[in-house]
Amino acid sequence: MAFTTLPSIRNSISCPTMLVPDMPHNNISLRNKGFIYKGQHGINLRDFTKANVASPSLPVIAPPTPEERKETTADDRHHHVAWTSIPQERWEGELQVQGKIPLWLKGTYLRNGPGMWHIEDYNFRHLFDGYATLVRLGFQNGRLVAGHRQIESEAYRAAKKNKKICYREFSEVPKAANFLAYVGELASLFSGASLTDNANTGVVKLGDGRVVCLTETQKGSIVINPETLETVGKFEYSDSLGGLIHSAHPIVTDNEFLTLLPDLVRAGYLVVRMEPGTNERRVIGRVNCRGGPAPGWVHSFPVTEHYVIVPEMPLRYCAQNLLKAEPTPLYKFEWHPESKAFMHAMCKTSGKIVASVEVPLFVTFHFINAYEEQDEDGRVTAIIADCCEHNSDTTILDRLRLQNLRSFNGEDVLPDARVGRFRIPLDGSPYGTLEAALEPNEHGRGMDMCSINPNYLGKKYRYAYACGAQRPCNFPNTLTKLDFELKKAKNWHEEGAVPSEPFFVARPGATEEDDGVVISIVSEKNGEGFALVLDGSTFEEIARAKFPYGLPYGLHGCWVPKE
Ligand SMILES: CC(=O)/C=C/C=C(C)/C=C/C1=C(C)CCCC1(C)C
Ligand SMILES: CC(/C=C/C=O)=C\C=C\C=O
Ligand SMILES: [Fe+2]
Repeated sequence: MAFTTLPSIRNSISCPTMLVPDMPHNNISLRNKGFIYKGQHGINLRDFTKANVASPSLPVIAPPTPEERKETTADDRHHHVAWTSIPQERWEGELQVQGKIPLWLKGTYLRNGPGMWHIEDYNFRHLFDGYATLVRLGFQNGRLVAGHRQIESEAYRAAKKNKKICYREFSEVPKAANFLAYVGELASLFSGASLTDNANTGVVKLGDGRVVCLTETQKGSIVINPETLETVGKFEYSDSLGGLIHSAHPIVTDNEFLTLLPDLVRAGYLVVRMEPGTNERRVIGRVNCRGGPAPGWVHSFPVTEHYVIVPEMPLRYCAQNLLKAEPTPLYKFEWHPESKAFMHAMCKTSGKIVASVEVPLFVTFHFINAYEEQDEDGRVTAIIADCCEHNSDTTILDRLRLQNLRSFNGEDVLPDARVGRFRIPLDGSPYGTLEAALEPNEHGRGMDMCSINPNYLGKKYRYAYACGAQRPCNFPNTLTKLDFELKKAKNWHEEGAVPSEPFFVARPGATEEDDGVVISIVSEKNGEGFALVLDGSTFEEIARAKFPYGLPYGLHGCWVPKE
């Protein structure tokens, strides 16, 4: 297995494209190394750390003091904690549990997300720009040890060292010192050298046990240690497929890693597969775009048991926007309704395209699941693919600007979204359909950040978990359990709270689809926060555990079971 260890934090890090003075390392927040912290609930963490944490020598680091929280950045003071930068690099300790965590829940929930949105006095613009913050909830014997840690990407280390952004983030572009530097930067954009490796979107456990944090850039694939949250090194793809970007959400099972590599030169996508224990992606097949001028954004895609579904969304990558120093209204993308929207289905084994249909225009970040629809004789007649669909309106990207997230004044400004259900016929008809899978008012017309029981991946399923809305709001603020059979949703909500993606963990040995728990991390209005465990079936709270400090919002998670 090939990982490259990242150079030590003490090594010199400079911006890739600009000449900058070599400033001393800005070690702002690693405090109290080796200090044994007595938690606010009076638990002696020394005993717990020795007994339960895989790396017994790991120091327990004190949570931020109220003063430190205030000091995050001058601008952050009155923001909801969900949109406030994490004030220190790491923390770990035991949380006091209210309620009962099932004894079968043994393992680690990891959540990744952009948790630091400033460097020095400079505040980032967009939710997706933040440097990656990993959060860990370790469950064992009904107890819960938690922690968070910054991912030591090159982009993060360079920014800290040089006290400015040094790589191209989602919306932020490093400021070129002069014209020559600007020309150099354009050159480095084509080589990928100036693109970020800030792995802030998700985290996956590969079939071979390696845990990898991911984002939209291929170089932003970073191996971490799920116990200590330490950055182990870059995940280097050993093939020669090239390309700079990929889907932020590969489909990962014990047997494979499937992903899409958009081709910005000859508009299309490579569908690739990587075996556990290797770093080599092999091409299954290629889909040529039917619209243009560039491939549609593929933040995620779904699979069925036999097919990989390649969405071709009219929100397309835009080479010109990549070159711009200032963000455009749709960032690195452009909305091309005239280019139409398509769904393609490729056979996982042969790479043959079995369907390529035009569908109504759509906007989605996240596919929920897909499955093959059969007739009475068991013949596959169509593919059903579900996604969190933003009513083919791109406004949601702008709503996720930090200024918008931080300025909620009671106005109901979250654009409507629904569960969009595609039907892709396999009989050669040229059109597919897209309809709401249930009445969107069931979940307050907010819909994103979804999970399912992973045992139902690619199969006919009944339940999904997602964030919905209790209006008025400016961001999804509920957890919702969707029942596609009854076309009903059950919602969890607490006033002013921002819960992150509800993540389903199945009970080992379960036979019912919703037999398990749903984990989320909630950022509260008063600046505090807690880990929440709901029963997957009743969707009632079974446990919560307060963090000693509120956490910023996070995106996607994964489960690392303890054998
Ligand atoms: C956090 C999240 O969901 C999305 C993050 C997206 C990123 C970091 C996108 C980065 C990109 C560039 C820096 C240039 C190339 C295009 C693109 C992949 C959008
Ligand atoms: C948080 C989000 C959308 C919320 C919309 O209501 C999208 C996140 C995308 C990246 O993972
Ligand atoms: Fe995502």
